[in-house]
Amino acid sequence: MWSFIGRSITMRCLTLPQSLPVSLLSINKTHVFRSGFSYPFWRSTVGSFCSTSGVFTRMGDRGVSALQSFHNQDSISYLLQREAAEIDETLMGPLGFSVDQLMELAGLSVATSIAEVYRPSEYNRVLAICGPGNNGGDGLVAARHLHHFGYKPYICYPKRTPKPLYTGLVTQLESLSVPFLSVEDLPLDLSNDFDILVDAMFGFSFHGAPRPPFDDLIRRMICLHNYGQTRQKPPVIVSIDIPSGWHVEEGDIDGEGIKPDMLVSLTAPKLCAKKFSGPHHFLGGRFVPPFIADKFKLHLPPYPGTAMCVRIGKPPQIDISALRENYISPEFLEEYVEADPMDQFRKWFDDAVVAGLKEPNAMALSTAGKDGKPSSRIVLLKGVDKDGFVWYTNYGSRKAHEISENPHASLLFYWDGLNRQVRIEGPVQKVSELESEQYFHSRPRGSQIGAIVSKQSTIVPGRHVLHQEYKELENKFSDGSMIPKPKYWGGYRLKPELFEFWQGQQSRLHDRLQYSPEEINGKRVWRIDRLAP
Ligand SMILES: NC(=O)C1=CN([C@@H]2O[C@H](COP(=O)(O)OP(=O)(O)OC[C@H]3O[C@@H](n4cnc5c(N)ncnc54)[C@H](OP(=O)(O)O)[C@@H]3O)[C@@H](O)[C@H]2O)[C@H](O)CC1
Ligand SMILES: Cc1cc2nc3c(=O)[nH]c(=O)nc-3n(C[C@H](O)[C@H](O)[C@H](O)COP(=O)(O)O)c2cc1C
Ligand SMILES: Cc1ncc(COP(=O)(O)O)c(C=O)c1O
Ligand SMILES: [K+]
Repeated sequence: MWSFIGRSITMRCLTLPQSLPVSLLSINKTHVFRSGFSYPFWRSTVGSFCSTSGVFTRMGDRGVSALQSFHNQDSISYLLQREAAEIDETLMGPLGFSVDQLMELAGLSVATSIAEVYRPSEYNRVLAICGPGNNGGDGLVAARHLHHFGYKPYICYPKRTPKPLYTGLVTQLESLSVPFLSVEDLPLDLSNDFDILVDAMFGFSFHGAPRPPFDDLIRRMICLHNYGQTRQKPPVIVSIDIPSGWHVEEGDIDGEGIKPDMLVSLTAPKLCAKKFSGPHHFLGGRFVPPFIADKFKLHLPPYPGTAMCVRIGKPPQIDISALRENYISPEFLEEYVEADPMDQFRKWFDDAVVAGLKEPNAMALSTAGKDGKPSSRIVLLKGVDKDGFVWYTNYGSRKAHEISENPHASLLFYWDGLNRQVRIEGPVQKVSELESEQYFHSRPRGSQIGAIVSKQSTIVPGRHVLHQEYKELENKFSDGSMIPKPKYWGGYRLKPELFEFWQGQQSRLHDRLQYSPEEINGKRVWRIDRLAP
């Protein structure tokens, strides 16, 4: 028996800055949102949103409550120029950080933010225009990471600082054969040669009017806004911390400054970021210790999972009709598949586990009662063996009613990061009471009580009713005694009669291999057919 019984599925919890208000601290369950290039919306990972390769698109976890809260820009802290400088001094003074460290983390945040939105297959050529201060240093670091992420960076670094930190960053880039271009080398019109312009000219220490050669470089960026729809799409502009030329607090005062497509604020957004109206506002600099958060009363979104950046601000407007992926996968051929579809399923399931997909055992279960009208929902696969696929649920639920009227169902797995789908169809039976009992008691006690409380699919007058009953049962069983499985809760097993394994391929010419049973010389075997995509 190949089973998930006894395996614990860890629920990830958000780590929240101490200064978050109570309303945010009440988050106790995270949901995952998928964020990809195609969903550049806080599923970003909160769904992240996207991965860089097109083959593996993974998002992190994001809290739904946090998500709602941080879509409202007013709930985020914005820093004055003086505060930003003071935070830097505190980090690099009493808190023991070095500028090298902070710059490395800042530059990495910028590179990962870019990779979440602009994939290297489409936006490959990156020009980082670096200024004389730390903002320029962030640009150099970001360019190095982007090189390793598969982009082709170029650097324009006209006013170099002779300090070892900066000369070291230049040497590192040179060792990667990243080209350095002088201002004179750069085309006057930046629209044809680059896909991304990283604006790393000035950060929070900018003051006055830009001096040469940055005044001219900023003008060249501004010119790009006039391309509109008339020519091929201009490069996108990604500003680090401050759109260069903007007043750190007032923003784009005369409205004639650069209009970045992406702003990556570091540590916390500066006041000018309130005026940022581009589609992608990210926060980076995942190093703020509680001391700083408390002292400066910072209210910042939690970073999802292990991400170095998090999307803030309003979600970008997206054209749903234009959302699509071009699947690039290894060929899926008859010659190499398992003769037994159960073995093939296990192989693909293991791949999904190894790829780190979240809840690879989540499957859509479709049923239809005697009226023939289908209904679908997600359930978790809890075991699979030669007899079939097992899940647990409430025997009074809608799905249970439909199964009682028509004991046939279909299961569907979609393993996004692998461009794979598996369809399974067949008759359904309840598992034995003993099997249900065993599984029920392997669940966390909270879920056991939850199963008793929930008369699944019936109408409830309000969530307080469920919580009240939950509390009462929690008290009743607080002595650790066994929580009896209710009669109305248990498992089902689908015995597969048809399988289809789908592997996404380019130009929608996917591989589809269907397994159906047939008899050869009185022996039941699985026949494999290729279906048109
Ligand atoms: N805590 C963090 O998140 C960290 C952020 N980092 C990044 O550092 C910058 C701030 O860096 P800083 O070196 O203090 O300042 P700038 O990069 O903004 O630039 C200062 C240099 O720019 C010159 N400057 C200023 N105004 C002008 C102008 N109008 N024209 C031309 N040049 C100008 C200035 O020269 P001055 O002679 O005028 O003083 C400096 O040479 C922050 O925004 C983040 O991006 C750190 O990397 C890590 C910690
Ligand atoms: C990821 C995920 C896993 C779920 N797993 C189960 C499950 O294993 N069993 C279950 O009864 N409901 C599960 N649900 C809830 C179902 O989708 C559904 O809301 C519930 O079973 C009621 O469906 P019904 O009214 O069609 O019977 C899950 C939902 C999600 C999103
Ligand atoms: C209503 C319901 N029942 C059962 C399950 C499966 O839970 P477990 O993994 O604890 O069996 C889920 C999972 O989301 C669920 O939402
Ligand atoms: K900048």
